Amino acid sequence: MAGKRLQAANAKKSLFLSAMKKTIAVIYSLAVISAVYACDDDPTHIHRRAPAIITPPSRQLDWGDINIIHTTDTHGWLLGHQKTSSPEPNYSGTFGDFSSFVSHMKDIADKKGVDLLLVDSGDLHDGTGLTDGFPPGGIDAHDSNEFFAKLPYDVLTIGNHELYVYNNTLDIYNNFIPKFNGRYLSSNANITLPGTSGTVPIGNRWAKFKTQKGRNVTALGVLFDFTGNDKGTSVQKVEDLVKEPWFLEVIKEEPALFLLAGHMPVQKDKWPVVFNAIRAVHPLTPIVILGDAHSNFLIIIHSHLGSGHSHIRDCTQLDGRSMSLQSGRYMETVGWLSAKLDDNKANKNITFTRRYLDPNRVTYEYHTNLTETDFDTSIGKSITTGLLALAKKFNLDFIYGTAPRDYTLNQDPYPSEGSALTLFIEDAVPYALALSNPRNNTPNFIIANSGSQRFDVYSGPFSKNDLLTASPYADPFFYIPSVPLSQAKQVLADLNKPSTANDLSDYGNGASPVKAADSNDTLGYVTHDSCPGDGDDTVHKALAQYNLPHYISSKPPNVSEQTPIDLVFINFIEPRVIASLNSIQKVKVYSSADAHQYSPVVLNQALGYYAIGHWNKD
Ligand SMILES: Nc1ccn([C@@H]2O[C@H](COP(=O)(O)O)[C@@H](O)[C@H]2O)c(=O)n1
Repeated sequence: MAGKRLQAANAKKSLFLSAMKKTIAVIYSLAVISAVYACDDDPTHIHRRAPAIITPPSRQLDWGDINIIHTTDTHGWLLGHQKTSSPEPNYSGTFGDFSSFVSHMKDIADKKGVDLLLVDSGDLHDGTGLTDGFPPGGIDAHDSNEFFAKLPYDVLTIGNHELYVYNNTLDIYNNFIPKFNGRYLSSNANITLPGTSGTVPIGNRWAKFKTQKGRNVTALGVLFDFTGNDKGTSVQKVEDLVKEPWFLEVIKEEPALFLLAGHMPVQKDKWPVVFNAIRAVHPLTPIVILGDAHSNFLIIIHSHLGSGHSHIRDCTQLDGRSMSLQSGRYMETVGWLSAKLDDNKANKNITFTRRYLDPNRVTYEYHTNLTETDFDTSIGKSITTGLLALAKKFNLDFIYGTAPRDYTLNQDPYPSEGSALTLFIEDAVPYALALSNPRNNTPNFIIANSGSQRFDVYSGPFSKNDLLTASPYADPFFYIPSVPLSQAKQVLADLNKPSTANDLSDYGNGASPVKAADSNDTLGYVTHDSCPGDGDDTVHKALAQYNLPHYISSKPPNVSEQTPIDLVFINFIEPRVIASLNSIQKVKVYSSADAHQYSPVVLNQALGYYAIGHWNKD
């Protein structure tokens, strides 16, 4: 009966929504809204809007014997950040521009007679229209990964976002990893292939290779103790990985450098476990660790799992012959690390340097000593035009409405008018879930994990790409009926309870200190890490950063505390909601059988429906 009601509601709703979409399509045609775009009549011709003010780097890079360019958590930002609000232009380089940069840097390395490696630490999925805007039946990041694979990566490793959905993992196993000739590493992540029962490594467990200059490198690719992976994939705990006979065998031989790429923050996680295992055998061999940042929000989820806060750009040294670098996220940072090697005979510090580059053409041209006329390589240009063609194919310029102001995740407090989380949970979700919903007569209280929202919404045309950038996950909403309002509110409070000693970055602390800087500086990253000297390549004034709650909610309905309401939540957090409900009351033991689908509208549609309904007014 309930199923039939939902079907009828779905039919009504899809008629309503398709009528709305048609209206919008008339109001806006495929508008050109990006700072980089291709001609309609010549898709190979790249246009760029008048450049925003971009501050150049403060100084040249320090080169060593072995140098590394590092990317991580790219999450589909392959066309760079194309909005004009500060600090977005800092990150406006496309992956095509990055490819030209890497190619020129390799030439410079050749001329200097040194090595230059290119390494990625994972999380290619989930994050923009290029990854998530695929048509029905497509696979997340399948098309954008084709462009990623055009860069000469020496080592890559897997991130947790490659493991949320089995079909995505299978796609990278079949179509992406084979392009890297054994250099895509997953030392502790496995897949069960269709029609089989055992598990196999998703990529290679390790790689041993010789650099251009003949140095032996032993590389591993380690994922943190991730437990949110889909069925058909598995992640071995880091403590168990280092006891594996294959691991002990691989690290026996001494290379010139151990290169540990991994999807794990460089501070307060399990890197010391891997580091110590290697140090026990090789007390003096240089070890470079290239970790990942995660979004601010995974800190939140990790903190439930006993892991701690992570900076976005970060660096630490586990000893004087090692450096650990974490190169940001969303193509907002390109990491640089250099090391002057010695003969490994004495326990002297190695000279390491690290730098966090703002990925834009000004930075790239500065460090390659080139200009607008000679910077682009043909492969770089073809990557940019290919990405623009993909954006067109996915209709990413489709406009849902015009956002009246900027809404940010971290630069405005939550809740507030400028908070992207407030916009999402107090306005967009209640509006979108109420569209032709048979449960509309029952009051509801909606809970979401703040990590479900991943980026700011900027004022102006709100496109399909902007929607998927802010909110990429296609998670459904479920509900448990007849929960007294007081209990629903307690669930939220319980979910937001700090659960470990590490969990200190909680909501309620207000804005974290903003470093006073020269008022002429442009906004951007101002990094305080644990490595010597200044890491930021370009000097900026820091953006405000507010801490966020782990979980957020709609405004409570105006009913008495005992009124039974629908407790609505994103399906992704169902186990936590049910566990919490069971911990705060003892009248009933709830299970997932009590949770039902609330609406056919899914997470990554809510802001779109809201924009259609509210941001199209004159
Ligand atoms: N279907 C999903 C998958 C993940 N999330 C949340 O995304 C965050 C991932 O953080 P990273 O640092 O790894 O980028 C995390 O907060 C997950 O809970 C989700 O909401 N829905």
